[in-house]
Amino acid sequence: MSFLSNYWSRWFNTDDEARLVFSSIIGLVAVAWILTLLVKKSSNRNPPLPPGPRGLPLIGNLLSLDPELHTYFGGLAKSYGPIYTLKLGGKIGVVITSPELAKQVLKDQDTTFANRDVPVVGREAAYGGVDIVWTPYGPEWRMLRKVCVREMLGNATLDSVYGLRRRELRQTIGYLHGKAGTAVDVGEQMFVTVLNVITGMLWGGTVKGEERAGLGAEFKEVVGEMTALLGAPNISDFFPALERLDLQGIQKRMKGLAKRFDRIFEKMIEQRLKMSGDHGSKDFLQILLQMKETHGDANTPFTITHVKALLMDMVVGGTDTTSNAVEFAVAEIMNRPEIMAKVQQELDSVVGKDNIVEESHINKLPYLSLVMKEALRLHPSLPLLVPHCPSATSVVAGYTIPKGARVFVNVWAIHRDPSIWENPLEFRPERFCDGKWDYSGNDLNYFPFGSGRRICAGTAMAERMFMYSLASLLHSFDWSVPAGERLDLEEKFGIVLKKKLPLVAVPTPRLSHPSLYE
Ligand code: HEM
Repeated sequence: MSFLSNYWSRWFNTDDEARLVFSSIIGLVAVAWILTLLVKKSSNRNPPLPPGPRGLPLIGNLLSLDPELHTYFGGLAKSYGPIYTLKLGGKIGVVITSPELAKQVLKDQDTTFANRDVPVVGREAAYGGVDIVWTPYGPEWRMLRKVCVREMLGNATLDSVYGLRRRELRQTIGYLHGKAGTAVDVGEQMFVTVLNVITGMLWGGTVKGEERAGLGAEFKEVVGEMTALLGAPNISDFFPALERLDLQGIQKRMKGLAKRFDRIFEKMIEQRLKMSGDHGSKDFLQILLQMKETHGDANTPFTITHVKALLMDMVVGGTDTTSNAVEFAVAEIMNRPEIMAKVQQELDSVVGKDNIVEESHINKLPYLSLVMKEALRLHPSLPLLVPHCPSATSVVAGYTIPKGARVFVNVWAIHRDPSIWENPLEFRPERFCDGKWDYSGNDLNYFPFGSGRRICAGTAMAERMFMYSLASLLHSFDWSVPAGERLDLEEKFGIVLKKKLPLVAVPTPRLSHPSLYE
């Protein structure tokens, strides 16, 4: 037993917390065991639940969960097949690990499964869960998604704010030029670039100079912690009766993080409300505030809470996802000098060494786009997507998936399935040469942005930022590992996947003139 409580303690801050939870659970086990015997129903009318590992009464499989959920789930699929059940306390978890079954869930039965089982921390982070990510499928979700795509994430708006992306990326390149020959944290620089672009679109905010690195590091830490908490198993989700106790302290930590962002949002909203009259082109916050005044769609009210929740979605959903993906890509390319050479050759022939990369070059860089696809295959930013949840009891592959189950689609494992991908662990952009796979989510062998109604709302923006950033980084500099260090490619699980160790690398300018870095 002490082994189990030690094992479990990995999810807690202290051993005392772990012991308290562990003994409460053991106490409840006895009660549950008796109840299970009493309430055992003859439920032969429905098909069975998917198979799965045997668990303990009441707590089910909770004790055996590994923090690296994506690899752990991938391993279980080898024993239990492409659909299996995990008993997570009072909740049923179902893990899907094949393109055929992912299609059944995300396409064929999309309207049923396009819902979320909102975790306690999701509610805490997003003002009760009234944002795009956590709102159930329905008119409110449609309205929120429509306004974001129309006013911020669609191609027309993205075209109109290219100047913003350009300014931020040029600033990053200039900053890196100033650091030439010294080690820099690539992920942190990418994070602050994406953050500045997003906050620039939201309310015109931007940070410059040395403050960039400092603020970037702080925001990165907050967003990183938020996404880690969103991915961590929380007792309160599995035993709602225990939610009040917040045994792991996860809810309290998320509340603190969300508060930090809320203060910034409040300040920005206050400033915008003070601005009167028309100041030319509007930023996203102004559009949202105006929408609030006109009460949104005819039947769906749009409140200040929605405004803040959407700001949170854009900041949390857009930053880490994009910057971690670029960081993985740079690391993989550094690990394969022949790929680096090919990318730089393409850039030199399309852009030239006497010129700087513009976003308009992106469509002329076919090899770089294969690199992006391959990076998102090997390290999909959301390895288990955002878990889905059926709004009604459904049948998938002849098994029952009860209403309210938490459905994990393991896109990470599908992207590494050797029956689909030759040498799946090898970083080989050429595998995408035949143009068979794109980001539309139509082919469930490859869907880094998800598929169906809940597909990523920011795909167009992510694609532009990823390609433009990667092209600029590799065109402007050669990259090397600092002396005495080794390149690490390991992953760390969170709802957003990240590098286990940050990529620290040394940039060496490679363009013809210092003015190209200004
Ligand atoms: C490389 C970058 C990115 C990747 C790989 C990515 C991937 C994903 C995935 C897999 C989902 C979940 C789909 C599902 O639940 O089935 C998602 C949802 C979402 N993403 Fe992204 N994303 C990226 C960047 C962005 C950006 C830049 C934004 C916005 C600024 C964004 C906004 C959202 C939103 C709002 C959702 C929730 C959609 C919904 O529930 O309806 N993402 N993303």
